[in-house]
Amino acid sequence: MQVCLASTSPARLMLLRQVGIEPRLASPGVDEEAEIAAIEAAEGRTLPPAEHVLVLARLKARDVATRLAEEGFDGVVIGGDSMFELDGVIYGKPYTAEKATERWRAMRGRTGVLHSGHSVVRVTPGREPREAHAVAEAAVSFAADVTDAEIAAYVGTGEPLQVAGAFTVDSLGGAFIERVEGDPSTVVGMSLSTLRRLVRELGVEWTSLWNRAS
Ligand SMILES: Nc1nc2c(ncn2[C@@H]2O[C@H](COP(=O)(O)OP(=O)(O)OP(=O)(O)O)[C@@H](O)[C@H]2O)c(=O)[nH]1
Repeated sequence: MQVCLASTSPARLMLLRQVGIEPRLASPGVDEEAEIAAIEAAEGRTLPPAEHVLVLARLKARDVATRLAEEGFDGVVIGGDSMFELDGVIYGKPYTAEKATERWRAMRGRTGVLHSGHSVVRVTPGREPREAHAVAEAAVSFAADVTDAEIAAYVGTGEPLQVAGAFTVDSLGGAFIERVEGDPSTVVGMSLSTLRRLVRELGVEWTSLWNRAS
């Protein structure tokens, strides 16, 4: 069974490769900020983190699934989104050194929540794409009480600028996160066990997705 990862996230690709899946890649054509702003304006409310990541994961998967359906793709499309919540405020990637530094000074020695949304769509030639019941997962991260010098050095690597939460648990940031409660792959970018459940909900055997030589 073919798999398409509707994401530009290197971490999500790494996760699938680790579990035997070499996916086709497609970049979702979704303006995340505009989509969220439109929904929040229409509904007159701020979307809570779980809804925020769900909406975006679904939009990304559906965008790519629609494109692939037109070319006769037969397989599953996986979309994801991750946001970090600290003191009830949700954050995406910092993008700048200043914001990454600010984020670490706020979260060191404290807990935060990494929310990841998951959407899987079954694309079958000649049929309408079928979406599984999209799911958001959360994992609680406990950040070490890192020093200003460690923050400066970590920000200087550029790593925290491009990841939700301004930290990784599977790379340089791993030494600064004391523990995670929940599925660690939820923090990295998507919960693999959740993906398995969604794939099975669509009547597809998870093991039929294995296509990567170990
Ligand atoms: N390697 C790693 N990446 C992380 C971690 N936490 C968050 N991320 C990444 O932070 C990014 C969050 O941004 P998103 O908007 O969800 O995804 P993206 O990278 O923009 O990619 P798209 O799916 O194309 O939108 C994702 O790429 C996550 O994989 C972590 O602990 N480790």
